[in-house]
Amino acid sequence: MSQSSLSFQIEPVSKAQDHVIQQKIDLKTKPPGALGMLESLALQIARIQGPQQLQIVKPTMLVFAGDHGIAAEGVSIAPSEVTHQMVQNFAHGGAAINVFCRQLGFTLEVIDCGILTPVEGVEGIIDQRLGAGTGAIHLEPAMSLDSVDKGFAMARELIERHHQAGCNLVAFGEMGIGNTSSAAAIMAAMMQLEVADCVGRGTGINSETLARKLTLVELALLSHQSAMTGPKQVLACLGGFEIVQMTGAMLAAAERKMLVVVDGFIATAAALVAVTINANVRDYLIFAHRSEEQGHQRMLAHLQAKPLLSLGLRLGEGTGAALALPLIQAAANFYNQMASFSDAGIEAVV
Ligand SMILES: Cc1cc2ncn([C@H]3O[C@H](COP(=O)(O)O)[C@@H](O)[C@H]3O)c2cc1C
Ligand SMILES: O=C(O)c1cccnc1
Repeated sequence: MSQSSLSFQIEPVSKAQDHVIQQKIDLKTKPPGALGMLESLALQIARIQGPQQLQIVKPTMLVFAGDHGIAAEGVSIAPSEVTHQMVQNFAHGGAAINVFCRQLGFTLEVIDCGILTPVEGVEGIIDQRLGAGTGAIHLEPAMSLDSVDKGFAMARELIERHHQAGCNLVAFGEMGIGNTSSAAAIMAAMMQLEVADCVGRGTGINSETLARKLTLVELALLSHQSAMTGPKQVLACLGGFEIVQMTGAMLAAAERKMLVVVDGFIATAAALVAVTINANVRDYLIFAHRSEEQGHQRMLAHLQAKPLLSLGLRLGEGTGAALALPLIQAAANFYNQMASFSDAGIEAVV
């Protein structure tokens, strides 16, 4: 394994200017604290960007797609072929994430990290394939350690390209039938929890399918127990290709001091691994929403994350992250544009 891809140089944010930032927020023409979570969001962004003007430039939604061997066991409402079909749908602009990105002016990029068969003849799907679906995790490792490394390296290049283009906010979404099984397994391994606390209904499976999913994820954890000696090994054992690349891309984006917007259960599992690899990444993470997936709340609590939205979403694709963008922009805008009490000639309410 090349060390370069596992070592991420992420600067923790400085809190040295917190008093300046907080004073700027408190002197806006509103009762102290009245903008609630937008105030803590502005503080987070100002710690990253400095206390002057906050900027959200070329916000970009990255949707990472990959297939999962475990899906052949019927752990989802849909077969693996639907991953390919949905990637095609993304390319044609017909998925929920396309609609929201169009509405909000969010650039959307779709990355094939290793779906079963690549989508041919359409523009705009980025080829970062690590294989044709992962190994079935209840039977074998999802992938080799080498693939994890390769995934990190490609993810870093992807982020570098967006950084070079001036983008300073990337949001993380995913597509991959069966990936809530992989994410739940990662959650159980990383947080040392019972599988039953981590596995949920994903796309909306019935109780019989849920019982099968639980058994298979338990089997996966048991069979890889001794091999999971660190976060990279957990990724190799439990997958998937899109989760690996999301993890690498989150770390690379934090290295570049970009804002990292995390979508639902699967993206949060990637964030969990990223934080274990380098705890400094946490300063750059903005958690968009709390999904309906069983286990998401617990993962968020573990990461001390207060998500911006709770809309009962359980879709993935980055939909929650897209919907949170206007709130992030609103946080930057109130910080930049609101009058202070002295600007407005109003007696300070402090
Ligand atoms: C038509 C369709 C569109 C989707 N878009 C996102 N997902 C979501 O569901 C999958 C995870 O749930 P599970 O582990 O139960 O398969 C992922 O692809 C996720 O992005 C979809 C699922 C389906 C069926
Ligand atoms: O929380 C999510 O992101 C999610 C939940 C169910 C299915 N797909 C994604």
